[in-house]
Amino acid sequence: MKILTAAQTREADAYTIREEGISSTDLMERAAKAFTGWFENKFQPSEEVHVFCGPGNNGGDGLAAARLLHERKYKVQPYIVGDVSKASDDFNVNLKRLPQELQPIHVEQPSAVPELTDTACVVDALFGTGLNRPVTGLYGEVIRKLNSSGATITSIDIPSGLYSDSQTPEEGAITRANYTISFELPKLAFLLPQHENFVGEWHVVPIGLSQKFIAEAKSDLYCTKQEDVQQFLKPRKKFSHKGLYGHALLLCGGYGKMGAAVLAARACLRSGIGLLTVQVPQAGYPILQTAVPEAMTLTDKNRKHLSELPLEIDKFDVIGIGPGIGTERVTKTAIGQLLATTSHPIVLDADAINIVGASEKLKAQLFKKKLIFTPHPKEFERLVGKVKNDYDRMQHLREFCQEYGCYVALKGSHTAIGTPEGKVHFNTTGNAGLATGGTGDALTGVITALVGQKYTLEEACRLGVFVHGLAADLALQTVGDIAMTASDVIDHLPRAFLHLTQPLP
Ligand SMILES: NC(=O)C1=CN([C@@H]2O[C@H](COP(=O)(O)OP(=O)(O)OC[C@H]3O[C@@H](n4cnc5c(N)ncnc54)[C@H](OP(=O)(O)O)[C@@H]3O)[C@@H](O)[C@H]2O)[C@@H](O)CC1
Ligand SMILES: Nc1ncnc2c1ncn2[C@@H]1O[C@H](COP(=O)(O)OP(=O)(O)O)[C@@H](O)[C@H]1O
Ligand SMILES: [K+]
Repeated sequence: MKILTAAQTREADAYTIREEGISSTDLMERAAKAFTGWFENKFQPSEEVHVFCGPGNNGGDGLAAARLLHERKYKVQPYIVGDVSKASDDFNVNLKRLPQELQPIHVEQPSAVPELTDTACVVDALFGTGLNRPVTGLYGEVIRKLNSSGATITSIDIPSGLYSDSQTPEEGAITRANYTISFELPKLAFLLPQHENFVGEWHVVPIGLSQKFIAEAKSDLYCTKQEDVQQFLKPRKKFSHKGLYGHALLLCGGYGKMGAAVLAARACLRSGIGLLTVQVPQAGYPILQTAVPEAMTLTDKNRKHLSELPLEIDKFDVIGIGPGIGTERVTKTAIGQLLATTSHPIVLDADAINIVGASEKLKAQLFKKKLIFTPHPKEFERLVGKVKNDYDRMQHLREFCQEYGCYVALKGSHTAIGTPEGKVHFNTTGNAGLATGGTGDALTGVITALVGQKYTLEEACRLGVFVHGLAADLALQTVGDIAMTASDVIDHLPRAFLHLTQPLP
């Protein structure tokens, strides 16, 4: 699924209107219906609903929604904020459509906003994608009053004041929505952690925008949905054998962190790899052989740390390296040898990233390799330097992938996968139960397994991150997010793959 800019969204609206021969008021009515459809499922008609409308089409949506909710017996009070002498045409059409008994309150001073109790519902229709400067003055005051009211706020299309595809200037007020209901496609702003407290829980409702326009629109930003990964999921063949599903090598674990190797290995085996060899420091041998009997185990000559590569490194189809390895000098040397010798794809995680990030010499060896990095935000900064905000982080992600021709799965709530072409794919599965030690090690195992099975590096990243998050979403149903462990996530990988291959009702 593509992510469009605010400007492209306006073009999509205009294109749909032309192509379907409908009026812009008709499209607004569709948007308002889609919004109220969601609202009715969430809130009871007994709720008091206060709808705050700005001067543009977002305000028009608010007025239409106020009318539709009134028809469905909600107790609705519309408010028109500020000077609307230059309001949009569709705003004015919907103002006229308000029934007699639904008279709006004109807010010309912040004091005209009533004291709202915790039980009140606010619909925020002040500004949408037409926002063109930070919100200050009366509108800013109204937003601050709503934010501090304790009422449950639902924003139409986007929280008012939030820029949808660039950094919002500090002086601008932004609605802190509990829910955001957006039209047709998600907005980039929703996917960035810095906006969590403004966007709240977000949903996208369809309004029938032209699929042709969306398909042809130029964008480097995507959201990965289930149907996207199902398109490239490879079925298991009846007459196949383990040799066809790849032989992976995991270089993981260190003294006190052998669990990282166990988790990566278990996740790798649960993601379809044909054969798995794990090389661990000597101290890890009995642990691996006991905890993961399906994996073959090699030992390093070093008791505690990774210090050497297996002799026949070229027999492996893919190498996953990093979880639990530490940053000893001997380990750094081994990583240098790995980058210098193998032409096979490598998945680098955790301390493998920290080691590469700290060495310009190793960075110089990254070019023209088949590499996937899976950093969390701190590890990413060790690769690219300090970042200013989420937009800056995304820019660095694109530049790093383009410069080195590599893939980076930048982990987070919506893990962002950067590609050498400068594209970014945001993931849509997963939950805060994943915020616990070891889940990243499991992801390394999953992605390594998929590369071993000849998925392209892009497919392996997108499918791997998606299925890892899906496993966590399925685990949520049985263990919840507080108690979830990395092992729970791995234990739910089978159901997650089943869910993709044989969609459950
Ligand atoms: N197009 C369609 O058919 C459909 C559109 N839809 C809906 O329309 C929304 C987009 O509507 P929109 O383009 O009218 O812009 P909107 O966000 O209401 O704001 C523009 C107004 O705000 C003003 N203004 C801007 N910034 C300001 C500031 N900081 N402080 C103060 N004023 C500011 C600006 O005034 P000006 O810049 O001229 O002073 C102008 O009056 C979209 O999000 C969706 O909800 C759906 O119904 C589907 C069909
Ligand atoms: N709040 C969250 N919502 C969804 N996914 C999350 C959240 N927090 C962490 N994750 C996911 O959990 C994993 C954590 O990886 P990482 O930080 O490397 O952990 P570790 O090194 O302990 O294994 C990543 O896949 C990340 O995307
Ligand atoms: K809004």
